[in-house]
Amino acid sequence: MKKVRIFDTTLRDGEQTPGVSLTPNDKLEIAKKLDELRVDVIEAGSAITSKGEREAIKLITKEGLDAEICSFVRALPVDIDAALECDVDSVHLVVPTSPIHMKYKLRKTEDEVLESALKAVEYAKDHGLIVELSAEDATRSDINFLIKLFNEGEKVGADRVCVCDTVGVLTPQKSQELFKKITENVNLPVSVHCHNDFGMATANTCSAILGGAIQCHVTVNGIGERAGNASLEEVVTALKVLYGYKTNVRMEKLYDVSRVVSRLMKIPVPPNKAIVGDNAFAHEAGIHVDGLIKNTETYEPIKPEMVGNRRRIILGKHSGRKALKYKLDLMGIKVNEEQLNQIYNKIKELGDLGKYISDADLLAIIREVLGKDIEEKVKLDELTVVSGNKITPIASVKLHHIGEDIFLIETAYGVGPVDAAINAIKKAISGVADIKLEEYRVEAIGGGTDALVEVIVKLRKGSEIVEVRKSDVDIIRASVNAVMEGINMLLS
Ligand SMILES: CC(=O)SCCNC(=O)CCNC(=O)[C@H](O)C(C)(C)COP(=O)(O)OP(=O)(O)OC[C@H]1O[C@@H](n2cnc3c(N)ncnc32)[C@H](O)[C@@H]1OP(=O)(O)O
Ligand SMILES: CC(=O)C(=O)O
Repeated sequence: MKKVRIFDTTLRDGEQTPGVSLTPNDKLEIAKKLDELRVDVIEAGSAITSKGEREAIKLITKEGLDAEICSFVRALPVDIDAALECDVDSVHLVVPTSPIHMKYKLRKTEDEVLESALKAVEYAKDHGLIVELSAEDATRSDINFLIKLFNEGEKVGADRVCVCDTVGVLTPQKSQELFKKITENVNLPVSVHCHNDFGMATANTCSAILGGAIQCHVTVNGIGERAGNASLEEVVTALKVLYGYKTNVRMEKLYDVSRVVSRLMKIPVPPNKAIVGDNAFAHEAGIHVDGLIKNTETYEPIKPEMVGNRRRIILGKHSGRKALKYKLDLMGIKVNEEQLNQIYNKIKELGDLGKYISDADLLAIIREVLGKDIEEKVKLDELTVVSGNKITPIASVKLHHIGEDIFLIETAYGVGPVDAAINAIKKAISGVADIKLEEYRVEAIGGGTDALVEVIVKLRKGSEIVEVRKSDVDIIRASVNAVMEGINMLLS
């Protein structure tokens, strides 16, 4: 099985996502995650960008990670010096090669571009760096010029070359043909760097590998300039499952890394994102869930655990009775045929009203049908939140642990009043159970400052996860009520 190297550019091209910038510590946290994932190269940034960027790259190179640490550089000594200052192993030395980039951006002729590129490669090699010589906008360039640049680059010591589909105009067929021609005419290992302007980045990257490339540039969650880059999780999984190639990536960590990057970059992962989206293995339609219960392969091409994701059975308008029974069994709730039908009909009614049915909603329906009252284990007795322009938001809570008949009193700070309130509840409950807040989302219903807000929280206790939605005009109340209800569900 052929092995493909993974060159991760989340911290360089990914960070070029408009509006995103990371602190040095954020970059270090992501780099460590990428190293645990076992990518082969981490492009940690462009050292020339700023003092903070150099500080970040230095933090990463000092960490002694297993991955090769690389900096983007232009074909300029000043960029290479900045990369050297950060003690990187390698440089991704980028040279625009298309007529449009050379004429308008660089205002140089082909010969001048070639000369400056080769000088830069020599300079980087003289200073002990591994050099990946990359052709920017290669897919709109003259292929003979690309081959010439790469072969001349080899003569002055370049270690690898890269073909960049900078504005994402390749198609899978063209990609395979292009990489076949390049690899037939160039001795150095060839890498591929694809953008997603037409939603083709993953397919084009895989086709480049079929054509002979041995390394691909990818970003976590496919983030990057404009429509982004080829996504790491898609490429790695497609290469393994659909094409039969190997990588060093520990695929079971993909979901976790995706969420760390999403949190630090503040870019939510779309639910329908392949491989790592929350809907990638979620099923509502009754016919699908019935099939899945009989054999998961009916509607899942791979097991969610393979990529660290999990299966979610969602109840709603499209559910069938088997899905409901499956959910009830998971919750350890026994019902007779008539009760099952009653619960089922209520789910359909809510679905027809356009409602999403969360775990908490399901529990409420079950309680209504089975005639059981809500048994609270922990009750919110008091909540005080103080916030303002000259005070760090602080909250204190008093929870009544009903079973033990004791009060749990805690105070906590937060970045805002909601954060402070939730932190105080987390602290108070920590002695009772290990409950983690996995996800917190807010959706406004209507406009204006008095709009109803809906807060969605996901809480985890061990392997059990519950989702609760609560709406209120007061975001703090909605958040706290959602968290308290989730805690009670996990404790019951
Ligand atoms: C496709 C890609 O992703 S390319 C990577 C994009 N990444 C970045 O731009 C990193 C962040 N950039 C920055 O912080 C800044 O742009 C800097 C520090 C690199 C440069 O800032 P400035 O010196 O103010 O230049 P500015 O950004 O305005 O213009 C870019 C210059 O680099 C030149 N240039 C662009 N690419 C290259 C290259 N590969 N090799 C040599 N020169 C290049 C341009 O022609 C232009 O030069 P000019 O001033 O002679 O016209
Ligand atoms: C180098 C790079 O990021 C590009 O050409 O897209």
